[in-house]
Amino acid sequence: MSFSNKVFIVTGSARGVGAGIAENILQNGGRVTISDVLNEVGLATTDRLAKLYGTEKVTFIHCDVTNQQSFESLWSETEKIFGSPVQVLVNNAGVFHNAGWEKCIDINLKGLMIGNYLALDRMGKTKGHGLGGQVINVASLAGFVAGSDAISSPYFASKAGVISLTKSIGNDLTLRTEGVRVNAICMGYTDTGLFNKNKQLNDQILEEVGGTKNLLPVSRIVDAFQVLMSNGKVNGRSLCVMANIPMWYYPRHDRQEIIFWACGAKLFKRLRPNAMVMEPWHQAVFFIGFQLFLFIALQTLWRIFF
Ligand SMILES: NC(=O)C1=CN([C@@H]2O[C@H](COP(=O)(O)OP(=O)(O)OC[C@H]3O[C@@H](n4cnc5c(N)ncnc54)[C@H](O)[C@@H]3O)[C@@H](O)[C@H]2O)C=CC1
Ligand SMILES: CCCCC/C=C\C=C\C(=O)C/C=C\C/C=C\CCCC(=O)O
Repeated sequence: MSFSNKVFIVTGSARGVGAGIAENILQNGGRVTISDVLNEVGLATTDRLAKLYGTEKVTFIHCDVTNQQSFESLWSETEKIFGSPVQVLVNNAGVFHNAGWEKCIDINLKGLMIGNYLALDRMGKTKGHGLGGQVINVASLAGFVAGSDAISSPYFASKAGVISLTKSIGNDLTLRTEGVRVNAICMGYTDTGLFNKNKQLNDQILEEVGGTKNLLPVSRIVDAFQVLMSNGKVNGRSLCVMANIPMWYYPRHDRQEIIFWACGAKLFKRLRPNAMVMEPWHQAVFFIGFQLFLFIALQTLWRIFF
């Protein structure tokens, strides 16, 4: 996909996934601001990319995503340097729980919210340049599953928050009124510094929780970024990326799931009118019963019509 001089901001892009996405933007003719709290690493990455793709295409700006002012000046500086409005924000900056739970929530969730609201303000039709644009939030499969212990729970919770935020901000009304689409990338374990910092420990944990041994290469996350950039319709979606299988979109309307379980509870009320709660094993019976019902109904229809 050609980005023909489009201006992008990628947060936390001094290294890892963010640096991979920034390079892909340049390879496709876009312009990008690399931003991070790591000045030295950020400048080194920017130098390397500037030599390959041109100094006018890439710049580095220090930004701590947890700081509103810092984010605002990242945006304004980017537009000043490139002389064009920003059209895509990739909220990629993140830390694992070993940074401390408050920092983890601050960077992964609060920082990302600052980015999302700023993007609506600056790119939207109501207050911003009005051209609209895209926000891509880097979440994780961790946002859908349970963590393995209390210590890692802030990381899992922060990513669940990102997925929820993406679903809610990326709605039809925002798209109509602001012209901004918001989607998320949810990948499994990926081969970057964040993962490899405690590789021995992480491999051991992965062994225990039975996680995949196949780390995703950064190039797969870059592919996911390309998929979201080239699909002009998706909004409020989470694109899931796992090793060795095609990417897939997590269903957008979780409401259907609530309706399904509420129907189960209604049926349960008929069987046990005085029960206060439908226990998980009741739910399991309902689920299996529902599958059996579907199977028999389909078989009967098949016999009638064929
Ligand atoms: N590596 C993995 O297994 C997975 C990573 N992710 C997510 O992908 C994103 C990128 O992670 P990686 O590239 O793996 O890690 P990384 O550690 O290589 O890159 C993260 C970058 O964010 C920067 N950063 C941290 N705090 C910041 C702040 N306050 N303001 C601005 N930048 C800040 C770091 O300096 C670093 O350069 C993160 O959001 C992470 O949660 C999601 C799933 C799996
Ligand atoms: C177990 C600790 C490893 C530390 C790795 C560092 C960063 C990891 C970041 C993540 O976001 C983890 C991503 C996904 C976890 C959730 C489910 C994975 C299920 C699929 C699989 O087995 O790969």
